[in-house]
Amino acid sequence: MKVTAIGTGYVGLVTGACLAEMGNHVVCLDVNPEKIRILNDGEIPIHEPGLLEVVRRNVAAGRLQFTTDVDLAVNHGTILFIGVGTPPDEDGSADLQYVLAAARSIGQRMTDYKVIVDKSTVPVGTADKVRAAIADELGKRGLSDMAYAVVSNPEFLKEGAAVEDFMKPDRIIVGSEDEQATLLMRALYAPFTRNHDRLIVMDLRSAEFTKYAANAMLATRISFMNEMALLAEKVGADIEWVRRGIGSDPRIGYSFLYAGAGYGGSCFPKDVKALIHAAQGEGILLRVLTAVEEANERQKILLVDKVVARFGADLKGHHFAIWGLAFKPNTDDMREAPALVIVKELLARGATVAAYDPVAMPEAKRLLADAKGLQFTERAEQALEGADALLLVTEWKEFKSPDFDQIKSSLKQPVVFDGRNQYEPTLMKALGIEHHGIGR
Ligand SMILES: NC(=O)c1ccc[n+]([C@@H]2O[C@H](COP(=O)([O-])OP(=O)(O)OC[C@H]3O[C@@H](n4cnc5c(N)ncnc54)[C@H](O)[C@@H]3O)[C@@H](O)[C@H]2O)c1
Ligand SMILES: O=c1ccn([C@@H]2O[C@H](COP(=O)(O)OP(=O)(O)O[C@H]3O[C@H](CO)[C@@H](O)[C@H](O)[C@H]3O)[C@@H](O)[C@H]2O)c(=O)[nH]1
Repeated sequence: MKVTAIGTGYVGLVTGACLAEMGNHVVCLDVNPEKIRILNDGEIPIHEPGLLEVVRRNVAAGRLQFTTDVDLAVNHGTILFIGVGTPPDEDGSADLQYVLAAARSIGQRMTDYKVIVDKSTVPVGTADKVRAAIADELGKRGLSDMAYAVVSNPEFLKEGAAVEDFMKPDRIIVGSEDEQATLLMRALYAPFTRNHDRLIVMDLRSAEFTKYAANAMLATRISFMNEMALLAEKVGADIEWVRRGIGSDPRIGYSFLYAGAGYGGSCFPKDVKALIHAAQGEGILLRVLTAVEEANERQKILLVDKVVARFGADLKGHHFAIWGLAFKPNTDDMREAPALVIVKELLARGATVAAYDPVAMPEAKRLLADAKGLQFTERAEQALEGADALLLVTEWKEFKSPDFDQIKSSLKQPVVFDGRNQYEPTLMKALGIEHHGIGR
């Protein structure tokens, strides 16, 4: 099939590359010429395991191309995915300007039947707005009779596992009220659905809502566990045992029960906010989600609270090592990363910081360019030199079994704030390391 992916970010690029992998002919469009230049040079603008190989293979096979040429892109695909950003507006609502601009650019150019697919995370009712924007542009061209369908197909991939998630999805949600479009979507996704019940077709609004409800549920589980961890710590329980104990109940399950330094990323924080905002518009206060967000704000600063409890509120003259800056491992994405809050707060309290991340440092340097007292080190061990303590913020694999002797000898005193519960407290005790975990 001929497919166009509008937007070459995490979602658009993965969608385009993985659809090409199954034999489709895909054109990826972006308004950012720098991203398209990088892609046309045979590189990718993001760190995403396995993606570069898929991109290169399909470019070489002539099934995948990148362009800033809107005419070419719109005319190419029968199915056009909109995968542009939907960042939070000042009031927390989803900003639809990029989605609607993409829709208009389609309406300004299309000359035959198209299926326009909202893949971006968008509030309920957006498909109607996309349809209206296209209709408006077609009307201006005197083409009001031209047939097209708008479909909702929210994306559930996780950064750091995006290719794997796209190739082997738990489910594919298609919101469609147009028979021909549903048929095309079923055909497009047939190679990805190991059994048919993985593709769920529903009405448009339910599909749009499903995406927010999924992220809200996952964020709720995390904030719930983070609150349980706060209490566990006070009453002398270990949240890691509690996690295993409750996860074994299939009604609860093991996934997404890890207490930590708070959830970040480009999705949970913005989608929780957007859902709260959408509900407000309907006169409903979402009490649970409001608390989920508040709990997460508290959690992001928790490691610093622990540092303050140990070293005092005024951290002048203190120096700290930070391992991990990305909002989660296997990505260079720093959006809403807890590390940003932690670094800024330590610096504001007068401390100096040496930070290391395997891939997110270029992005961290960009975002923290004005931060005084912050240095980045080329290797993890260098960050430890002369620090009062180590703060583990992102659980990259290379931090899982570090050289604890080196940690002890490099730090001024052997203190570790383990923001992702990576180290066993009993082992730390045996090694003579003062260990501050989350909820243990
Ligand atoms: N990042 C994720 O893990 C993830 C997962 C599922 C869903 N989502 C959702 O998918 C959407 C995209 O997220 P992302 O992380 O890929 O965003 P991103 O910011 O990485 O990429 C968006 C891209 O769209 C481009 N763009 C903007 N307007 C355009 C236009 N009119 N025409 C062509 N290109 C345009 C931008 O230049 C940018 O490259 C968001 O709604 C997000 O919530 C993201
Ligand atoms: O048990 C857990 C699991 C995750 N996290 C944190 O939660 C955040 C989000 O992690 P994750 O969900 O793995 O990454 P994302 O790439 O943000 O993916 C989420 O957001 C995407 C965008 O909407 C969705 O497509 C995915 O299904 C959804 O998992 C990160 O800061 C993690 O550290 C925890 O603290 N504890």
